[in-house]
Amino acid sequence: MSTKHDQRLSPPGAAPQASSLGGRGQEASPISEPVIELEGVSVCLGGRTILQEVTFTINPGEFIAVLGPNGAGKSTLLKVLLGLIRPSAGTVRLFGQAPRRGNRLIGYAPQHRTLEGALSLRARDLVGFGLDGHRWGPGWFPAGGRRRQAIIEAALAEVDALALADMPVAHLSGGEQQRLLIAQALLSQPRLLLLDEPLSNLDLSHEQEIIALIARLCRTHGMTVLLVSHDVNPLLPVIDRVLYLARGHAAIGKPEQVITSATLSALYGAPVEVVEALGRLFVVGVDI
Ligand SMILES: Nc1ncnc2c1ncn2[C@@H]1O[C@H](COP(=O)(O)OP(=O)(O)OP(=O)(O)O)[C@@H](O)[C@H]1O
Repeated sequence: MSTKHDQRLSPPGAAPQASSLGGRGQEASPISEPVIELEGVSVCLGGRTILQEVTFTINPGEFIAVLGPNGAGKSTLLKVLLGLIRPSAGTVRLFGQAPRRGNRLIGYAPQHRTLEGALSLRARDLVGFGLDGHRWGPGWFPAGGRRRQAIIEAALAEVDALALADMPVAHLSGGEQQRLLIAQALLSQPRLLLLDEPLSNLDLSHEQEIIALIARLCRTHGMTVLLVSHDVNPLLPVIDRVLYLARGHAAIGKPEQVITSATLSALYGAPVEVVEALGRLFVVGVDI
């Protein structure tokens, strides 16, 4: 059986998915092709294996929650997709091509703590940094002027933050600051959005606000979204699938397929209980 939403475990023994690789030019492949294809991907950092023979495919317009315990390799996976970390083995394809830095088809919002050095900036200047080059790729819009301001304002409007444009970042709430990071990620009108823990440090109402914003971007623009989170519960109403990382391995599928005692016990290599209570899922028996 092989459907778009199959649960797939990628520990050793899992069958690699078929993929259509190679032979394409520099332009993005047609929209119906997978957005992300990983086949047998391993990543070693500092002498440790962080990801081991990970295989999965993500399709256009999917909203994926990336879950897993601390140190499971969630941020590492995003960096592989951004072309910042090279796998030690396996094949990665984004829109049919190898990952590369500064790929404008990808928007990336790093973890919120990256804002610490930017608190004195105005919101519009922070967002504008995304046009000037940044640590995950070269700049692609160095020119100043009205066109630049229009691009920044369009991104601010997309995240409902136009009214914040001239405020110092330090004066904004966590949710508002998160919207700026997402605006920055939207500058190149990407087709793939990588969001590293956009819900961390947000209270319930801001969390809901950010989730609704991201779901709207996904559904109205057909953007594919990978959102790293430590809690799947607030995302359950909006996501298509979860990608769960643990011990270097990955399981991907619908939440009800992956977040089960059997699947997570296999993934963790230890007994794990998934308990449903008060309409929420709790994973018991491991550090998550
Ligand atoms: N450049 C590096 N050199 C060596 N080890 C690294 C490097 N970058 C990350 N690691 C290690 O790789 C592991 C995975 O890190 P990563 O940040 O991807 O985990 P994560 O799942 O995002 O964790 P968290 O939920 O805590 O953010 C961690 O043990 C981390 O210490």
